Order: sequence, then structure tokens, then C-alpha cells
Amino acid sequence: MNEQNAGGAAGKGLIAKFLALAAPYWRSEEKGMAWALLLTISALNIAMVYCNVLLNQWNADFFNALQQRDWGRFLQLLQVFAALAFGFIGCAVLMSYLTSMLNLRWRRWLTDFYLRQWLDGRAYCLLELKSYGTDNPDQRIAEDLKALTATSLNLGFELIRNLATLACFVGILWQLSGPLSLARIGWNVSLPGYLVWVSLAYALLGSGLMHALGRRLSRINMEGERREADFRYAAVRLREHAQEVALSGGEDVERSALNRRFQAICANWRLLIAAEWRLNGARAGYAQLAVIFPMLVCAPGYFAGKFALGGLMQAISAFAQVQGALSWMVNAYEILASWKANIERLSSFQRAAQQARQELAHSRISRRPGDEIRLSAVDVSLPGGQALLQGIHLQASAGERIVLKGASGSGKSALLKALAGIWPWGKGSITLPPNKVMFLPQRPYLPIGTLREAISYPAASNAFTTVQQTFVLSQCQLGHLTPQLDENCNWSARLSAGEQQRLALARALLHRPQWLLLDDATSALDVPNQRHCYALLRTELPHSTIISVSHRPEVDACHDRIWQIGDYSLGPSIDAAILSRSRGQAADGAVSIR
Ligand SMILES: Nc1ncnc2c1ncn2[C@@H]1O[C@H](COP(=O)(O)OP(=O)(O)OP(=O)(O)O)[C@@H](O)[C@H]1O
Repeated sequence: MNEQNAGGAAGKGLIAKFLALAAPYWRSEEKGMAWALLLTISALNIAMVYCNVLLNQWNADFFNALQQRDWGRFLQLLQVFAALAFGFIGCAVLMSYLTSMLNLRWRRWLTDFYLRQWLDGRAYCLLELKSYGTDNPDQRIAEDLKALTATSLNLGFELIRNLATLACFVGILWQLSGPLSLARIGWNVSLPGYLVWVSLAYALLGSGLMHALGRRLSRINMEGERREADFRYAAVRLREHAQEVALSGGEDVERSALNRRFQAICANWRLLIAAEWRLNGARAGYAQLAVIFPMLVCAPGYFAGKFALGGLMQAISAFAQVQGALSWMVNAYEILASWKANIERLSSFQRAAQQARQELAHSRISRRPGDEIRLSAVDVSLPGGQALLQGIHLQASAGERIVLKGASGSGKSALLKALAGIWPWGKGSITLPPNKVMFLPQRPYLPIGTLREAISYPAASNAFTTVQQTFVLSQCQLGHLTPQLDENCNWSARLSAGEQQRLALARALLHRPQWLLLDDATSALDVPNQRHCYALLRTELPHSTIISVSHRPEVDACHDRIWQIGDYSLGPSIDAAILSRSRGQAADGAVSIR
């Protein structure tokens, strides 16, 4: 799907939104197989309905044979039954298998498509920095896609089956029932096809009752899912921050926070139980009544001699089919409600990802290639538009080492992110060498996997030889990790903060970027280790431009120049007077340079 289509989904109706979400797969390179499966399953559904029609006719013949004590016909009809039953079971099994296959293929394709939507143009990064009106992209991709494909197929095929059932059995029931004279109640008219009308009334009454008792269920279920997700997320956060919690002795706080979340689940659960027991009671009564009710309405015709026993049984079975199909139609609103919620969440995710991509692509901070790093009249603002840094004019030549300093919260990281191209808010012009850029944050990202993968990231683990990997490990004084190069583990949890920072540095030595941005990337190191790391960068990457953010005075000596964010920095809560004074000064440059 192109971006315009996705974006246009914002104001569309439900079906249009569904089509916008579903269409890409049905037009994709997999469309041949997808349509073949869809048509085969639809045909199998209709074949099953046809089997039901034959079984309905069989009912008439079978009970007539019983009534006439016709042994030969009885045996013959048993064989017919076996053939029909085999046919029906075969269709049902094949249909279920093919539906699962289609579900798998569709979900696999959509998951890949949505992962692209999330990752392309760095939408995933912006979605974390700014609220675009969607939440938990991981849940959208894992849970909502799973539900969307399964529910859409289920709804679609049930709809086909029930429409086909109605089309076939309404006619049969109409023919069988004949007109009902209303003379007994004083009306000199007759009601044609009365069994059809009675089955419609029965389905509407029954479904109305179910609706009255169960209408709160879907809201309670959705709230339950949200509370379960909150509980799960809190437990995952505890796992992720196990050491910090243990070191702060926060077990009691964590336990009570988790208990509070679980209590919320229980409170909702009680509502669910209360809503369900009433609904289940009514359902059981309705199901029992459905066994006898068709007999009650068909019996007058039988006793009036309109039906033979076979005709009675055929009418009963046709009545049950019509009533079942009508009930499904009326009750499908529950499935529709959760389907609608799925579609809304996926549409909002897609819209948000597209807005994020566009915001980055159409940033007013223009970027062009050049021989050096140059910032001309750059303003950096917060995602909401408030000014952070204004009128920045900076320049850095190849091989220069610059430290960026300023008070906490003054906007150093935001400026580095603007340089790296993941902070689109602001305006101005940035010139960058079109070469490799690497960004080392304070807490480096180490993927779960082997140490080889962690050190080579984002390249593949075999992009560098073992000799190269071992060498940079020893250069960063991580030689003791060499025997564990092929060990699988969560390295962020195993390595000390300083080891993680040195591992990230080893990664930079492997990748040899043309310019390197370090955002407090050595903050966890002791002074000698920090000095050693900067010396390494100087000898190993002599031609790379390095811009470091650091609060530590010792870091200054490892660099050639300092960019100091001074009084001109604007905190997000700055008042308008200071903002305008600062604008006046911005002509001289918002960042002072030594
Ligand atoms: N995604 C965001 N949404 C809103 N405000 C943000 C966002 N990211 C950063 N800020 C705000 O922008 C300001 C500058 O943040 P930044 O991280 O650039 O500061 P910093 O100078 O690097 O601070 P420190 O030295 O403490 O790391 C801070 O007030 C911060 O709260």
C-alpha cells in the first residue's frame, strides 16, 4: 500500500479502513496462492451447506422409511448417510486446514509488512520520542495482526456459510410450512411460509436477550486485555531492571505495585464472571429450547396431516438451520466489536508510523553532503515545538575532536541526534560528509545473542574475522571475554556498565566510522580507562571526526575544541521573556566555541 492510501484511512469508515489494511496482501506477489485458497475455502463452505441440504432431504426419506417400516430403503439410506457424512467431514477438515494455512500466510506477510512500516524511515525511533496517537507498536504487530487475520477469515467464511444456508433453507422451509390460517384468532387471512417468520422471530428474540445480557462483555473483555498487558509489562520491567531494584531494596514497592495491577485484573475478572454467568444461563436455556421449539411449531402441521413423519423431521431440521444462521447474523456484533477495535488500532498505528516517517523526511533541518560538518542557522526544538537551542553556527573539519558541553537538560543529546538525523524538530541547514556515521549512547544497545553479534552490531556477526574481533576486545581491555565470543546471553544484564561502554567502543573500532558521536559514552569508566579509550580512538581512527558529549572535565583534554552550550540554552519550561531575549542574542550564535 502506498503512504497516501494509509494516511487517507484516518477519516474512513470501518470497511474502507479494513480494505486499506487488507488490500496490500491480496495484491501482493503472494496474491495467486491467497486467492486460490480463498476461493477453495469458500467453495468448501458452500459444499458443506449443500451437504446439509442433502442431509435435510435425507431426513425426510429416512423417517418416512421408518414410518413405512421399509427395511430395504432403511439400509439404503444408511449408506447414503455414510456417504454424506464422509463428504461433510472431508470438507470440514480440508476447510479448517486450508483456513489455517491462509491465516498463517496472511499473518506472516502482514507481520513483515508492518515491521517494515515500523522500521522504515526510522519511524520506530520517532514513535518513542513523540506521541503520534498510538501506543505499544510491539502489541499492534504481535497481537492485533494475529487477531485481524484470524477474525477476518472467521467472519468472512461464517458469513458465506450462513448466507448460503439462509438462501437454501429459507426456500425449503417456506415450501414445507405452507400458509398458516389466522382464522382461529379472528383474522380472516393466512400467513404464507409461517415457519420462516417464526424462526426469524425466535432468532431475533433469543439474540435480543443475549444482547441485553452480554452487551457489557466486549467492553469488559477489552478492559481485561489492557489490564493484563499492564501487569505483564510491569513484570517485564522488573526483570529488565532486576539489579537496580535489588540494589535499591525495592522488592516491597515492586510487589505492591504488581499486586495493585493484579487486583485491577481481579476486579475486572469479577465483572466478567457476573456478566458471564447470566449470559451462560440464558444461552443454555436458549439452546435447550432450540431442541424442542421447532417441534412445537411444526407439530400442528403434522397433526393436521400436512406432513408425514419425514416431512416433520425435515421441517424441524430446516427450521434449526434457518434459526442458527439468523442467530449468527444477529450475534456476530460481538465478534464485530473486537474486529473493529483491531482495525482501529492497526489503522492508527499505520497512520502514526507514516506521520513519523514524513516528519523525519520533511524536516525543516535540511541535510546535504559536504567535506566537513557544518551547522548553519540551526534551531533545535522539542517535539511539541518549544525552542531548545537557537541560531547555531558550527563547523568541524575531518579528523577534529570536539567536546560538546552544557548544563544538564540544555539540549546536548538533542543536538547530537539532530546531527545523526533522528531529531527532525527545528530548522536550519546541516552539512555532513556522506560517510559512515556512528552514534555511541550512554547505554549501548547490545542485542541478545552471541558476543560476536553484540560486537559486530549492526553488521552480521561474520562481517569481521575472529582475529579482528579478538584484537579490538583486547585493545579495549576486554580480552577476558574472548573465550565467550560464541556464547549466547543477555549481555546487557551480564556485563558491567563500563564493560558495555568499552564493548561499544570496540564496535566503533571494528566499524571505523568517518565520524563518531559519543553521548556520555564513557561516563561509566574510571579516569585512566576513559583516557585509554580516547587515546585508542586517536591512534586507531586518526581521520575520524569525533564529537563527544560529556560533563567530565578530564574529557576536555582528550579533545581539540570545546563547543559550550551557555546561557543561550532554553529549557522547555523557559518563560517567554527569556525566550525573546535569547532570540536577540542568537545572531551571535547560540553555542559559544572555544
Ligand atoms: N522526546 C522528548 N520529548 C520531549 N522533551 C524531550 C524529549 N527528549 C528530550 N526532551 C527534553 O529536552 C531537553 C534537552 O534534553 P537532552 O537530552 O538533549 O539534554 P542534555 O543536555 O543531553 O542533558 P543531560 O546532560 O542531562 O544528558 C530536556 O529538558 C528533555 O527533558
